[in-house]
Amino acid sequence: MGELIFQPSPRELVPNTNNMSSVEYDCIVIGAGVQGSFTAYQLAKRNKKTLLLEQFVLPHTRGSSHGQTRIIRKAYEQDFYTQMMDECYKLWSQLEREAGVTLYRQTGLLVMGPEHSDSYLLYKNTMERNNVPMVILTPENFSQHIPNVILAEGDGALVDINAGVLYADRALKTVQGQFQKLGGVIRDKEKVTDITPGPVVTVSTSAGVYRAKSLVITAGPWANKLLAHIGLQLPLEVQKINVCYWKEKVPGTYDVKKRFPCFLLTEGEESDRHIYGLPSNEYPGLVKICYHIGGETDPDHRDKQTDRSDIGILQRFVARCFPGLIPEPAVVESCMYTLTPDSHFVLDCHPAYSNIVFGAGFSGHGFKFGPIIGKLLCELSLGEVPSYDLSPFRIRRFQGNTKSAL
Ligand SMILES: Cc1cc2nc3c(=O)[nH]c(=O)nc-3n(C[C@H](O)[C@H](O)[C@H](O)COP(=O)(O)OP(=O)(O)OC[C@H]3O[C@@H](n4cnc5c(N)ncnc54)[C@H](O)[C@@H]3O)c2cc1C
Ligand SMILES: O=C(O)[C@@H]1CCCC=N1
Repeated sequence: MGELIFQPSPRELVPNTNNMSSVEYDCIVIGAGVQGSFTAYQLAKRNKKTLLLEQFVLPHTRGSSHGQTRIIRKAYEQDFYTQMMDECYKLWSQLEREAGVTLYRQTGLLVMGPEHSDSYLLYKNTMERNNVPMVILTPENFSQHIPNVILAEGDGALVDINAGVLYADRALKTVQGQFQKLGGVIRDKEKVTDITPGPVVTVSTSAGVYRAKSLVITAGPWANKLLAHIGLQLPLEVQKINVCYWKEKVPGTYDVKKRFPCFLLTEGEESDRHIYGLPSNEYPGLVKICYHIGGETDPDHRDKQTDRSDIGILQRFVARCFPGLIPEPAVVESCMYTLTPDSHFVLDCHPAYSNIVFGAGFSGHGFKFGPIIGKLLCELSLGEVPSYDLSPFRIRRFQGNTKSAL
């Protein structure tokens, strides 16, 4: 597949005007997950008349942003993520102050991986280069700092000191509330069914028709279903993730209150390396430990995907490295990832309609970036130069596997 091509069909230029709202918005945002909610909030902060549309009744558990906790960290393999997190931490605490709520709890993040492997060294070097506060643990002092975890033979370990837990559900409620306080309008239980591009974009939903100068699409796992209306298809794969919680043999052993850290294993060839976890928090006595790869799914039929092949891998890991946990998941919940081929986000404008922008493919690590994604999508939708270099996130990197239909 070569260049992006866009040829509007005549049907698209004739919006259905039944139930047309007389209000013209500055911007419509589709999808009230973390990315759409922060984008709407940023737009409202800039005094833009903004409408946030959501297909489900809020709050809901059918996308990617639900659940009580997410990891926040600066530890990354790539400089550009580590550097974006600088401002992102500031924006999270600004939101906490504005709304008078706590959204972040510092626990640290333990990074473990074969000491001389490419991935482990990338984390270590990126953190050193960017002066991220960290502590390197040796096999000798590891258990003194991190009791009740077994460091695998040959593994290195470091701690990203300022990493921690974000309270996800609370964050979503907070940012949506602040958006409304700024005069923003949220319409939930309104599924977008059609989009008509133009200098004024027309958006049809299950309940009405709305118009705006610009449109932002942040539809999570449904991104390609929405983008199909404007002739774009991205190389995205939606996966269902089994969110597993494991019971402590002695309650409190791995508790957030004791500052037990979040952790992740760096990547490697072995299948049992795609594992990460958070301290016990939302369900007292239960630690969240998940596998970073799931079975492919259609977001409208998530629960038909029943692959549990990851559970065996997790059980072996828990039995080997977390002696204080019962190696049988006590609770299994569901969430979805939307993956790009390189696991980097998509932040871009439509190649033919510069007033339609989209954020997609957050590849299972986008929550912590919500405030900065919101700022960047807001800037793109206003036609401004974005605050960060977006080249790692542009769709032109997919040329060769970006389908353009219509
Ligand atoms: C198990 C799990 C663990 C994770 N852990 C971390 C972590 O520790 N740290 C981290 O930073 N990130 C983490 N992530 C990733 C992070 O949660 C996601 O990247 C982020 O939530 C994606 O948000 P989103 O707004 O793009 O998508 P969503 O939250 O899915 O939002 C999209 C919204 O669009 C709506 N929508 C779709 N189609 C339509 C339509 N036609 N009309 C109206 N509305 C529509 C959907 O209903 C949905 O509400 C994790 C994800 C999962 C699943
Ligand atoms: O984004 C994160 O921090 C987590 C942990 C690693 C895998 C995915 N999400």
